[in-house]
Amino acid sequence: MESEVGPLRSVLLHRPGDELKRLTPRNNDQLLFDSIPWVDRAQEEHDAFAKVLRGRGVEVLLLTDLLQAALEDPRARVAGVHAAVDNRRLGDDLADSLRSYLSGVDAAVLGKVLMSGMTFEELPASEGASLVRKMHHPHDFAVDPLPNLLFTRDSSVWITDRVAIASLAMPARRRETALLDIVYAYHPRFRGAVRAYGAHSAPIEGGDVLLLAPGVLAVGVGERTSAAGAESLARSAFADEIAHTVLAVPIAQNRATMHLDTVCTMIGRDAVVMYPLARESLVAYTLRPGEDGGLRVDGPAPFLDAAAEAMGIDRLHVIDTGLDPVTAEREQWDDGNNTLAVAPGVVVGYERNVETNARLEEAGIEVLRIAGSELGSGRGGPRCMSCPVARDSV
Ligand SMILES: NC(=O)NCCC[C@H](N)C(=O)O
Repeated sequence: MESEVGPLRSVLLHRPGDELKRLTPRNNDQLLFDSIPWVDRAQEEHDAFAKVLRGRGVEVLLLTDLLQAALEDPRARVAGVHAAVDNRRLGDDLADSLRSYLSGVDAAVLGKVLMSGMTFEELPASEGASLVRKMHHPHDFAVDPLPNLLFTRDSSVWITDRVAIASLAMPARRRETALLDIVYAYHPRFRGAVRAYGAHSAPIEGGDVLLLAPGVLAVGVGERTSAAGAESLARSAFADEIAHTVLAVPIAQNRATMHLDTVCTMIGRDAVVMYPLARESLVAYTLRPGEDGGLRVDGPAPFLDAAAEAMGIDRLHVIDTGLDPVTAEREQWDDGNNTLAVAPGVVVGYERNVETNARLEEAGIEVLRIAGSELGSGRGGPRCMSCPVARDSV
């Protein structure tokens, strides 16, 4: 895969499940949700999203199915148990007994524990007194749930024919990458998939990575991806010869702009939809391979200029959402800029972003609208909820 907009062939989604039922008003901030989703409705909205994609000929792969199939491999099972059990939280005794319980359950149960977590009251009964068990509230998590699995964009990224497992910044999301690692290592479909980047390197999240053109990446640097992450992704992409230019783009360090794809996504080969304030202010540092295996860093320059130059085009067109500042801010918060292209000029967007969608259509873009009242409670739109695995060239 070398673009954001080539006809989408295959995509990885996660249909939200019981992990969302773990969210309460006491833990939702820490688990990175802004409210408590109505789970059945979120599933209906997600099914509709998947249906729109299938309707456009896209193969939809669901993370739960892939993980369960991968966990049939005994080596994956060992990795799964390892990923679920944290000695630092449980103490050695309880950790040992949970490990031996999970080693005996089937792939479906292990997959469920890995995604939805486990409370202390759900732990298998065991004889002997554990101070840890006694001192925890029954509803505390012995294994944390992963409600943000829904946002498959962030945990892994395909660049050409390589897959990079991200290095997630927020504690609530870090364990997601262990699940992706198991899928890519042990699911027969991905046997032989070559890796890019290293999962334990500096923070990189997929929502910050845009494939602007073949060989050209833009990487947001802000609340999630660090400058060190952008630099080491560039180094590794140059070494693997999957990119020749990386633009490091500083973005404001706050929740509304947690990833670059919250303010800018590609909708055509040379066009983006962009939050008006970002249009004026975004800049980029240009990274290219330097002498003796080093990096050359130029800039900063205005993002749109640096991008056009790196992409070898005259101009990167911006769909000027033309909104008044308050509407623009509301629709940016509701992921109006977070569209998923299924082909050049055809994008999936949340229906609620009425003004942004209208402007996209005025510019000749087809907008496939989906409902997101519940899905959006985790602050992510169609791009965040999808990890393209294969696209045709544009
Ligand atoms: N690419 C994206 O912008 N992903 C959205 C992630 C939302 C999730 N609740 C998070 O805070 O990480």
